[in-house]
Amino acid sequence: MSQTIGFRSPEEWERVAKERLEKGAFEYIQSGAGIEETLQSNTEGFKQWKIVPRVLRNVSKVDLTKDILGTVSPVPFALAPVGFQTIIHQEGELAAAKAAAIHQVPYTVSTVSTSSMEEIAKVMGDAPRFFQLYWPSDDDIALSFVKRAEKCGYSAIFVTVDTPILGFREQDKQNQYFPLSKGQGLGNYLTDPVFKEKAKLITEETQEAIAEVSSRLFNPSLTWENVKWLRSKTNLPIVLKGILHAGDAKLAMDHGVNGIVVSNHGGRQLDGSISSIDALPAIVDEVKGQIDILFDGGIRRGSDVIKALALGADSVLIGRLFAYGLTNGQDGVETVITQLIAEIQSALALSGETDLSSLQQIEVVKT
Ligand SMILES: Cc1cc2nc3c(=O)[nH]c(=O)nc-3n(C[C@H](O)[C@H](O)[C@H](O)COP(=O)(O)O)c2cc1C
Ligand SMILES: O=C(O)C(=O)c1ccccc1
Repeated sequence: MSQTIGFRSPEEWERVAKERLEKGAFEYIQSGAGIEETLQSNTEGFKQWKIVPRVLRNVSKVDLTKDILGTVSPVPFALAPVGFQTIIHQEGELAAAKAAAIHQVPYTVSTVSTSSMEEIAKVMGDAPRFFQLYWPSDDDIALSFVKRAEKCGYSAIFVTVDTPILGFREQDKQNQYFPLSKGQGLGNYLTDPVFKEKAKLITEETQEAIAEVSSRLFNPSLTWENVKWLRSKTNLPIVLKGILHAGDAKLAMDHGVNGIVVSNHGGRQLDGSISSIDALPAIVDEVKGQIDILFDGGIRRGSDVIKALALGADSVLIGRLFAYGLTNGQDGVETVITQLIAEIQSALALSGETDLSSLQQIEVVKT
């Protein structure tokens, strides 16, 4: 699709989303847990880190390609797993995935997507994609999801480890808003033979399906033993999403995972937890380049991406930024992507670098 939308700042995108979406849906996307201390510190945190640019280094050509999880990516970012995208636009995941595919930006399918992972794969062709696993309370269903992802061309499994239970989200409680209760986000479950057998879904009754999914959605009993088990079951790269402690980064490496996402789930899980950008340096020190480090939380502009990469992340995920763009469907997400690429190119050149390989030599200091 050709883009028809002009320049819009991230704040403008958020304003458009607020205007277009019903209150419950907008606040579900925008809000964080508790008093939103962590949500705020993700964006505020970026403002405390400052780039110390270098000059006179011939930056007439810049190259954003980056090796990530074994494949060359044209840009150092991917779309984060965001569940229930049909609350934003009727085409939901299909619109966002098509936009990502056009730009070869990896798209991460959430377990709680309204379209199934197969339907999404189909509209993406050969474009890069990852599958995010909310490990259900039943290992057989978890494995079935992973095997399906292998079959339809997903090139990594992101296991979200910061959500053994759902964070305490005051706004959603006040609004009594939970997308699953509205029948959104069921795509992967209703198409899963193992889930269907276990849940003994007899009729097409949605309320019954919602209840069965809700009771199996998360698994608070997960431990590192489960990671070891999954490692023995798949050859796909495994990425643990939601690491904030260097000790957990070390354990991740000990358990043979291929990458981690330094993330606090966009401030939606433990309020009061450290901002993502402040958590990054200690983890980079621990990992020492042995596995890939992805990063998310609070990225709104190209300079945020440069800061995270200069501090040692290999790539980043964007969440709300593209979610707000999705209010304009595929076109909106494409606009967000092209604008972010242009901003990263600009911030890279103005920092005094032309590619991402030596970016860690650019100084980023905490003020
Ligand atoms: C509306 C919404 C839904 C999300 N759904 C998921 C999900 O299904 N799985 C997951 O691992 N993370 C989920 N996340 C977290 C994002 O993957 C990501 O960690 C976070 O949005 C990054 O912060 P940012 O929004 O500031 O970029 C969700 C975030 C939002 C805003
Ligand atoms: O909203 C979220 O952040 C999220 O990850 C989620 C996933 C499943 C159910 C509810 C929320």
